[in-house]
Amino acid sequence: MDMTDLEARVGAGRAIGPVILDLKNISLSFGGVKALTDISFDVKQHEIRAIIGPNGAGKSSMLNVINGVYRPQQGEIVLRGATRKNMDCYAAAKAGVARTFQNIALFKGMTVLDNIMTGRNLKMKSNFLMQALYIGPARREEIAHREKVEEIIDFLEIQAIRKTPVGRLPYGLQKRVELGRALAAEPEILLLDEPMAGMNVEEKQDMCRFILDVNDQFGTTIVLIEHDMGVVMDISDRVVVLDYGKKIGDGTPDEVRNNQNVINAYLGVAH
Ligand SMILES: Nc1ncnc2c1ncn2[C@@H]1O[C@H](COP(=O)(O)OP(=O)(O)OP(=O)(O)O)[C@@H](O)[C@H]1O
Repeated sequence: MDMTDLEARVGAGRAIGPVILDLKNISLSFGGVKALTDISFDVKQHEIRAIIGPNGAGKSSMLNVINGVYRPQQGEIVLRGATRKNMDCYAAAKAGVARTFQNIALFKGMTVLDNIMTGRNLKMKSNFLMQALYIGPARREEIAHREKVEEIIDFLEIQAIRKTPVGRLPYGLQKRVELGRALAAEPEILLLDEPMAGMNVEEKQDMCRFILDVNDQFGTTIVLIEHDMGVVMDISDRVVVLDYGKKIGDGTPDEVRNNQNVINAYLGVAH
């Protein structure tokens, strides 16, 4: 798939739904460092929403607020109508939010299959003892989970490496496995922190295709941070731009591209 196909697909009349995640006036600081100042933006069901901005702009902090790693000092998070002052990681996972990380966070010594299986943890109902003894419901459950994991492995076209320890794989494939682990949770909202960082052109195109396919085939809403501007503009429905922890732009790729504040931030014009 080349970039022209991607552009055509984004414009192909996908059904974007109502707002499912609404961030309202979020402020977060670490001691004296203001990571986020009064940030508001929303995410609609089924859209691909990008967060961009120069280094240190607050992008990862924003994802960490959404999935409950960081607790903002001010603001509200409205997830499918439920308003919270902050999320916690467990509540976020239960509510269908999954994420990948900027630096790959996989179990390097474990196989691809087992790493993706760890993404099913929250879905497992049988208790530890039953699982250890591998009896009754635990056995049936394990089989059902394995089937789901195999589906994901087929979807991501990584059948050939399913038994390979993750640490032996090239970086691009490790990123794909990390996506697989997040998908194993069957998320409604998927947060991707620089899914294409460190990849070559071919790996980036593959990852783009998988992100678009996840969005299309599973109906997953996607919030992503990405530095590659070409990729962001090609695959996103809407883009929010942060700079020094403040929101300086929000809109379609075209609107953002033509926003003078955004242009200045990227050209490094003094504030
Ligand atoms: N846990 C933390 N403790 C202290 N300061 C932090 C912490 N996390 C982030 N910050 C600070 O908050 C600001 C925003 O950082 P953040 O990592 O969110 O930016 P970013 O846009 O994701 O940057 P990059 O593109 O470099 O990953 C930075 O000044 C950073 O140093």
